[in-house]
Amino acid sequence: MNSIYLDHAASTPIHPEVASVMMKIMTEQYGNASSVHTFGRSAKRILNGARDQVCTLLACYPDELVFTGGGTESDNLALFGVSSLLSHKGKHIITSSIEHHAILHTCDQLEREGFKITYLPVDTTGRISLSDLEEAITDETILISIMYGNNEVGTVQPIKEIGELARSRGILFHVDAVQALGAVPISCKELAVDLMSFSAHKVNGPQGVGALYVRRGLQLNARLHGGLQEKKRRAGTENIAGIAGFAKAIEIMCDQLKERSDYYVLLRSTLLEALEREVGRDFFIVNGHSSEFLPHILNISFPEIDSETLLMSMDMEGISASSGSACTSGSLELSHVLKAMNLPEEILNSAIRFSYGLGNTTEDMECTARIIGTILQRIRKREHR
Ligand SMILES: Cc1ncc(COP(=O)(O)O)c(C=O)c1O
Repeated sequence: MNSIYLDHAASTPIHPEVASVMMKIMTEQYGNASSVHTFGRSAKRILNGARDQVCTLLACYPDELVFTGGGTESDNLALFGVSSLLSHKGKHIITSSIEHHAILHTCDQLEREGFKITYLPVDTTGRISLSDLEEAITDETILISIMYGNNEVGTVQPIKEIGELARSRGILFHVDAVQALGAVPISCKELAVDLMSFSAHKVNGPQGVGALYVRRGLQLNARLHGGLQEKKRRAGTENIAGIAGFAKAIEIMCDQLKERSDYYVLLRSTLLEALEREVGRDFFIVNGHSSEFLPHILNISFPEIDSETLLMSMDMEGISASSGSACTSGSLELSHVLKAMNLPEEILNSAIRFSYGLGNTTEDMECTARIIGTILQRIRKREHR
């Protein structure tokens, strides 16, 4: 039986070196970093070391990084933290219609609290337009939040240009970089970005750990209240093992970034070529941008079969992929991302997200294409009976 995991955009396997760092801390370093005794000081040293390491790798200062409980919490902290602080200046926020629900549902809540949200449209490749953004800005706009790369189709936004526009208009800019981390080089210093969200479990680190970059000098209202951790921006005992694991995962990822992304491009082209052979070029459509994409995410529609049926048939053959973001799959809801891209119904109904990473091989791609080919052949035969 095959066991091919092609859902790395949902979550990734822990890297063995990350697991070993975490295991050592969990079994030997159980102190609370806020305690002043030896065990506490030792935990604090590990925390500080991990923070320094992440900051060096992402090009920011240690006081600019807030460790959180994952990407969702980082997104919530950025949006609520800034909006509650700046509501006296204005109550308008700009985002895009293809953001992750961690942003969209947070915006729903902000709307209930009296904020006005503009959801920028995207073109058929999933990109926003800078002129739409410029037109949407008003004197009331306090924040722009646009994701780096999309989690369903992989399309990358013009982050540098958006940042420059936001800065020139004196508006804060938040970037959800949860899927981009590990796929493209990220330097907080070089991008004109004020806040940026990250998550450990997308880069072979543990689930339930993340970080929010907050540019130096920028105030942020906390969402969690309690102790004085994270410079009063996020109360709660730090997850020392998780944070150290996150730092190790980023270190490995930065070491191998170029070769990893080249390898993902190879996996992508292998899958596409094999599908051409096994399925036929006229029977699948690639969704997303043809050059501005995250190398580990490939979204394809097979109009002959609906996504749920194809995913189930693939699962029976040991191949795990998904029909969109993990939060919406299972609910049979059509992807809000593909809908916003204005794609025809048959493409929406039949889209599969393949996302690859640690452990995947070109043979996995060949095997996946072969199995999809066989499933589609079965359907074609049935229809011709
Ligand atoms: C773009 C994006 N933002 C935010 C999140 C949420 O991150 P987490 O699962 O760490 O809460 C995800 C997870 O799928 C994501 O893909």
